[in-house]
Amino acid sequence: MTQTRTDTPFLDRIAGPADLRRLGDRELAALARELRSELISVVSETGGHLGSSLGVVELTVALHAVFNTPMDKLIWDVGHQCYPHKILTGRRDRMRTLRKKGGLSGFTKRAESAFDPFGAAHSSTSISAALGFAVGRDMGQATGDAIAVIGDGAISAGMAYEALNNAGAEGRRLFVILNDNEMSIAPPVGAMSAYLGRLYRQAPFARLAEAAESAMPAPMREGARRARQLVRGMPGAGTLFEELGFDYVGPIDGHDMGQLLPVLRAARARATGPVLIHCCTVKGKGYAPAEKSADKYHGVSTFDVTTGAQAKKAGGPPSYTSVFGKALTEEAARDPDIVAVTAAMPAGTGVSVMAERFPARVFDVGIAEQHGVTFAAGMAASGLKPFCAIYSTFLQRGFDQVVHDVAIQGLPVRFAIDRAGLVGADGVTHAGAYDVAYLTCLPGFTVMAAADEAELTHMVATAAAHDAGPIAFRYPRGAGTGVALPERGEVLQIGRGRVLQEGEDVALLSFGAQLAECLAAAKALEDEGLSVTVADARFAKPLDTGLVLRLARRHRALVTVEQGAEGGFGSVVMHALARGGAFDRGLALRTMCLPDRFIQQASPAEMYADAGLTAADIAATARGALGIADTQTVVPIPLAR
Ligand SMILES: Cc1ncc(C[n+]2csc(CCOP(=O)(O)OP(=O)(O)O)c2C)c(N)n1
Ligand SMILES: CC(=O)[C@@H](O)[C@H](O)COP(=O)(O)O
Ligand SMILES: [Mg+2]
Repeated sequence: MTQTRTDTPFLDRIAGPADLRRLGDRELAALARELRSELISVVSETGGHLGSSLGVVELTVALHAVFNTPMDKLIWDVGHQCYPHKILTGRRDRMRTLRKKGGLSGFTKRAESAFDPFGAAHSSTSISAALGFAVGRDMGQATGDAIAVIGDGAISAGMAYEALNNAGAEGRRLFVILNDNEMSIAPPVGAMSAYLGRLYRQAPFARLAEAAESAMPAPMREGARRARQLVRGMPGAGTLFEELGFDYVGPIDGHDMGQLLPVLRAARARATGPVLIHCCTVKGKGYAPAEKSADKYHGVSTFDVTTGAQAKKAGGPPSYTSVFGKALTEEAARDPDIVAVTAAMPAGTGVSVMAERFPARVFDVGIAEQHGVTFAAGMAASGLKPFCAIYSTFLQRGFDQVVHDVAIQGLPVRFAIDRAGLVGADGVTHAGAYDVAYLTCLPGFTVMAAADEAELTHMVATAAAHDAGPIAFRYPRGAGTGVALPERGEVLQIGRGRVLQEGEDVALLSFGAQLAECLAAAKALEDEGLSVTVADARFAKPLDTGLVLRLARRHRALVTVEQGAEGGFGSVVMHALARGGAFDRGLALRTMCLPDRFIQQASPAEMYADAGLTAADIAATARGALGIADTQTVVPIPLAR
């Protein structure tokens, strides 16, 4: 049942865009006001990407009013700004399930609605997808216009240039709405951002010329118009987008329905080729706290609408990210060759901590992971010690650069891989599931995983000291375990794991932060009379083969546990055991990793339960490996804190 409120009479009449298209222009403006108020109310209860959604309220209404969605394909880049779009496309009554288990995705998702023609979450994909739809239309597929809405941050990524380059050459009818709010997550960086700013500042002069022209007597006006077109047509006289084959319209005020509607209608009526409409908006528009601190309101927890105060988990252990930022800064204080690279996420990765102390040694390359990896490789080749801090999921964007520019050349780039494992509300698209699989297959790579924040501190020191080749260390999103932090990170012996407790029946060999679950499982098994070894591998590559073969020799069963997909740590162990003949002696091996399916959004604990990686699951797997009939139902085992 659609939730109706007394102050949203227009919104209450909108079951979908078809209803919206029956409204007059003034009513559409009123609808936008109601939509913004609804959005603030919803996100105050759910949390999520508030700022970017507030910035596209009018744009969303106007696009659905002018274009015939869902036949016309509206593709949101990143998709984090799609909450107004979801409210208007029949999902208003489910908005309070946003980003929750079984609820609406926080991004566009094909399976969720016909109005979501293309999934997103990783940035800069929308123009490529839109061109794909445009070619489909031109080849007779049942699809209409393609409209990509891309932000000033997302358009700075290489993939967006590739798409502009191709679309401009193809010359097909296609709409790109550049949503320019002069913000990425942090303030934008790069020459493109500066260029867009210049276009915006030149706009009044362009308007002045047009106004002067329209004030001229008719015979002169035509001449002036032709002259202006001539100048504009001169090589280099147009905008970058026009030089690439796009018609460029704008910049226009992306919050003014009086500009949006006529411009979109005219573009839709006249376009014969690719058109880029430059809309200037404000991230967080219409909600003062979000306008004032656009970076802090990019992604919000639940908040008080009146004050804007966001709910924060009081106290609790420091986040892995903050521990990394602090440890990196301390290493950088000791070694002037240490530099850091981030791809538009200085705060998210924690390199902002180092930037406060050493601003000249921290480089934000924008949303450009491919460039960021090879940029770091170049720095390493020069003799610097670069820490390339990129979330696991976003490092996927730079994988060829990791292979081709870093691994093959054996360059000592240090990869700080945050958000390893399952991340919670961002769901499938942001899971840090694959980095162990795709890094351990690369010769010469060193791959570590921190079991807790103390281990993370040691791994930062180990990476800082490691000049022999590329090295990566991974750690999960969110708060640490509360373990005491060392004064200073110790350099670990490369390829050496550690044994936390010795037993005889079964060995639990953990790689990464699921160690706490292994210890809890061991306790439960010991309460049943079993004798359990728990070890932390620390390294997936080079693997501590001696430790692995010893565990195999001394136990009836060996269980590996990791926060990653098949093909990672467990596979490395399996190869080592096979090479060492461990299976010839009848070892019972179980490798516990993410199942071969995408784990849908929920809390991280719910996601790991869905993935079968809880302490209870580990205990049950150990019993099975020992041939003990697992008569017990899988009872949750509390973690020792
Ligand atoms: C490949 C990739 N890298 C990083 C991110 C993280 N990220 C999400 S939104 C965002 C900023 C996007 O800025 P912009 O396109 O201007 O959109 P706005 O938030 O300003 O509406 C970033 C860096 C991502 N989603 N995808
Ligand atoms: C939309 C996007 O990709 C980012 O905003 C991402 O959601 C940030 O993730 P964290 O919240 O884990 O920093
Ligand atoms: Mg932006």
